[in-house]
Amino acid sequence: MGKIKVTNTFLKGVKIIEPKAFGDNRGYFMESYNAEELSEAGIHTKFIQDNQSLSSEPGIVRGLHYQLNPKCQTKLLRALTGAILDVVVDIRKGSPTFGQWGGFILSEYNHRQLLIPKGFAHGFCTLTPNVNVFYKVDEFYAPEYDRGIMWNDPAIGIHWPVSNPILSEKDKNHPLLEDAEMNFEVGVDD
Ligand SMILES: Cc1cn([C@H]2C[C@H](O)[C@@H](COP(=O)(O)OP(=O)(O)O[C@H]3O[C@H](C)C(=O)[C@H](O)[C@H]3O)O2)c(=O)[nH]c1=O
Repeated sequence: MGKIKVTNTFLKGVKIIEPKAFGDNRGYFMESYNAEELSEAGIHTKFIQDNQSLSSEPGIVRGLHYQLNPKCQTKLLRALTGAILDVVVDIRKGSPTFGQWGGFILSEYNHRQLLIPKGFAHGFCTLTPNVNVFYKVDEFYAPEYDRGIMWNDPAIGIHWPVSNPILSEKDKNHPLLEDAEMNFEVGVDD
């Protein structure tokens, strides 16, 4: 009880989670995931898959990605090593913040985690070398439902820390938001 701090953001459903780190002369210990603590904070998501990616250089952008309904994913994400600018874009039809983006610095130093609800496109830019990102999802990977939006869509206007990022071939060829396939409605309890 009381081992995590949960902070709401201006994007409904997107929350910053900060577990308490117990420091001592050796370093620190923290419970990086505790379902009961999250449940007491109103987060009842049942995560079923863990993901991890290594990005070796600063200036790598992965994203903007999402899975369509019925395979859309809630994500609980953190940087095990290094630091990232984590970016989410609200693509929930009817949301008052539709098309708006939020950026959050997650790092091995601030221990911050981001809860990203269904209906958000997600991406990040590495700020250091050797970035290991770890995240839990509540729906299995479903490539046939995997979709993307261009990282540099001017209609979204994300302030990335790089103008010429390292991208996968896939991330060079996503549609703009106005042409993207989306099937999300903002939930009544979001
Ligand atoms: C996401 C995923 C990928 N893969 C395979 C598919 C490819 O052969 C390989 C790399 O996939 P991709 O290039 O999509 O990886 P990222 O660019 O890191 O994509 C992820 O990064 C952004 C930031 C996200 O939020 C998504 O979780 C996810 O789309 O891993 C799997 O086997 N399972 C999976 O769950």
